[in-house]
Amino acid sequence: MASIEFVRVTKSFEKSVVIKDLDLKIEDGKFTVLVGPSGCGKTTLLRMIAGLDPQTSGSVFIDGKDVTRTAPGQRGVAMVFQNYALYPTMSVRENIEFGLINNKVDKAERTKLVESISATVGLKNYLDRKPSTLSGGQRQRVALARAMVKKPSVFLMDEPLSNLDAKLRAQMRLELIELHKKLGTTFVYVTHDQVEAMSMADTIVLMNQGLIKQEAPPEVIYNQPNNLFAAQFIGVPPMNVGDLGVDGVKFGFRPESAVLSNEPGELHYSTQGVIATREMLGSETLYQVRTDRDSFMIKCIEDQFSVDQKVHLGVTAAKIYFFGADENRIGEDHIHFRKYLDVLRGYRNG
Ligand SMILES: Nc1ncnc2c1ncn2[C@@H]1O[C@H](COP(=O)(O)OP(=O)(O)OP(=O)(O)O)[C@@H](O)[C@H]1O
Repeated sequence: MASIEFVRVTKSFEKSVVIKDLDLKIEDGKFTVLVGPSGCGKTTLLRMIAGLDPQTSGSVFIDGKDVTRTAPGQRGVAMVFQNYALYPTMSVRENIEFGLINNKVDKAERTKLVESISATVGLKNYLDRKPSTLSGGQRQRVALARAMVKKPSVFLMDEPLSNLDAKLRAQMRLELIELHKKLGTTFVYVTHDQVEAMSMADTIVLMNQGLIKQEAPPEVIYNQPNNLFAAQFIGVPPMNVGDLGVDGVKFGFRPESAVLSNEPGELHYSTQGVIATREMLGSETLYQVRTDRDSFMIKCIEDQFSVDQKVHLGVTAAKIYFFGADENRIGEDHIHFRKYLDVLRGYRNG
């Protein structure tokens, strides 16, 4: 197990600065997920930990040791890639064993390790097969086993589930959570998929354009987003946002926080609109409601409205967020918070 720390790390490729002055501490033994849109610098961070692409300036520490001059193979980290990077001509056993042979581990010890690790990831019956005869999920497990066999103190995973179909991805998410619990090793996992981040992370590091926008457990990012970017990146559909019309402030509420009804309600923010679209998803229905000024996505348990129907929409004060002109969230202790709530109460159309 090991902690990881970035201290004032900058990474440039030729003239373009991809990561600038980044400070980040990744806790020992935790499942940390780096999440953010394509190109925000997640893989770059991971490769700096692995030593595959060193930082331009600043320091990276693994377990308190500055690893700037430590070769990738000496860092105690193992990386699992999106494309699995398996050797196609080797059997599953040979793929898993490969690193051990390189490290001159004797045959008896190798056999013991391969047997125990393949049992952990459910590959015991596939050891003599070639990767091409395995399903995507099984190949992913071989890649994991190959990383595990090195007994690293840190696992680095770069979008390891992105080649799997939705059902298998959901299953592998659970398997990774279990695996992390079993191994107790530091996991650093890169994804652009906020569902993966929410479901697996102890801590989410949310990035955009080379900067950390928020670093917190999933429930904290969801319930107390620090800024508009966090509010709209985490959550499906994203938080609804509208202009308050004062001080450049925006108000927001989650799709499941609004109540739709046929009659006007008494909730703090009340407006009316028309159902523009309806998506019946089984256990819930998503409605797009168009008001005079905005278009909101609303998630309902009951499927009781149809397209073109007029509806009243209400949100209680406790479920409303405000964001300043700088896009940072305005907390309840802010001097103008009550004023903004009052403005929103008067902001009814019809
Ligand atoms: N070897 C390279 N040379 C030049 N630019 C690079 C190189 N590697 C990455 N970049 C640039 O650095 C930025 C961050 O890339 P990175 O791969 O870290 O993003 P990411 O968040 O992992 O994206 P994705 O989710 O698409 O994999 C991008 O703008 C990318 O074009």
